[in-house]
Amino acid sequence: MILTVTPNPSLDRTYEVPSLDRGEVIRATGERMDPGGKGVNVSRAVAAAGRRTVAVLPLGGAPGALVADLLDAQGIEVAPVPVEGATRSNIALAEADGVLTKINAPGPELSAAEQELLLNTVHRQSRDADWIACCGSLPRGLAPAWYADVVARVHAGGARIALDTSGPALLAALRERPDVVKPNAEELSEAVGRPLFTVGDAVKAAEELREMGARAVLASLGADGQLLVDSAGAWFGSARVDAVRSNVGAGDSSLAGFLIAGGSGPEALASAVAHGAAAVQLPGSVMPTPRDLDPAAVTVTSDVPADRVLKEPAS
Ligand SMILES: O=P(O)(O)OC[C@@]1(O)O[C@H](CO)[C@@H](O)[C@@H]1O
Repeated sequence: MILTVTPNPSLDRTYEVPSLDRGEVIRATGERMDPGGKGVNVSRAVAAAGRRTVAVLPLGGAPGALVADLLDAQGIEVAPVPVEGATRSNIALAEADGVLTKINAPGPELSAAEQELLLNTVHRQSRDADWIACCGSLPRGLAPAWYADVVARVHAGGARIALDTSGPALLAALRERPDVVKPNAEELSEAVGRPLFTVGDAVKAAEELREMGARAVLASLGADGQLLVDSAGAWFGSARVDAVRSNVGAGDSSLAGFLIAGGSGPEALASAVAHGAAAVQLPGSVMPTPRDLDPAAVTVTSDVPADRVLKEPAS
C-alpha cells in the first residue's frame, strides 16, 4: 500500500481563458474542479493504476467537504483529519497558448491539537504502508522540521519514505535520510543555492542532496526530462510528448509512477517519465490511467547528457 500525506491539500480550480489581460474581466471558456495537493494527486495516480492507496489529509470547511466528496467519487480511500480552518482553494489560469498561471493560497493554520492528530494519523496508517509519500507545502502552524519528524517516526516502523517538498522543509528532512526526494529543477537549485544551466549541473546538485542525507534523488527537469541519482549512479529519462495541455500535477503523477514500479532503479525512472509525460497531455490535474501511458515513447539511459543545456534553466 502507498500512503500519501498532504498537510496542505487544496480544492484545485482550473479556468481556461483566451489570454490573461491584467485589469480586465476575463470570461472563462471552460472550468474544472479537482481534489488537489501533491500527495492527493499521488494517491489519485496510484489508484488510477489500480493499486491500493490511502491519503492522509487535514480537511476543513465547505472546500474540505467538497475535496472529500470528489475523492470519494474517484474511489480514493481517505484518512481525514478534521480541522477548524477551511481547506484552501488554488486557482490555475490556463491560457489558449498553453501558458498556465497558478495561484496557491496559504491554507488554514493548524492548531497544536490538529498538528498532533495529523502526526498520529500518519503514524497509525503507516503500519500497512510499503511507501509513504509526504508531499507539498506545509500549512501555517507546522514547523519546517515537521516532515523530518514524520520521516524519523515512520522509518522506525520500516516503511520507506518519498518526500516532495522544498525550501527549509526539504533541507530539515534530509538529515533523517528519506529514501527518495523529488525536487523539480527550481527546488533543486534552491536547495544547493546556485543556478542550474545544464543536465550536468542538475546531476551535481542531486549528488549534493545525497551527501546531505537523501538516499536517492528523482529530479524532474520539466520539458528536459528526469534524472535519477542514487548509490548505483545516475540515469536520465525523457519522453516524446505531442502536445502539452496542463503540467499541474505532472510531477505528482511521475512520483506515483516511480513508486508503483518499485521506487528504485532505471525501470522505476522509466515509469516515472511515462506517467509524467501522460499527465501533461491531460487537462487540469487529471491523472493518467494505464491506457494513457506510452512506454514506447520513453528513453532511459545511464549515458547522462551532462553538457545538454536546460530548456528551462533554474535559478
Ligand atoms: O502549495 P503546494 O503544496 O506546494 O502545491 C499545491 C499544488 O499546486 O500542487 C499540486 C500540483 O503538484 C496541486 O494539486 C496543488 O494546487
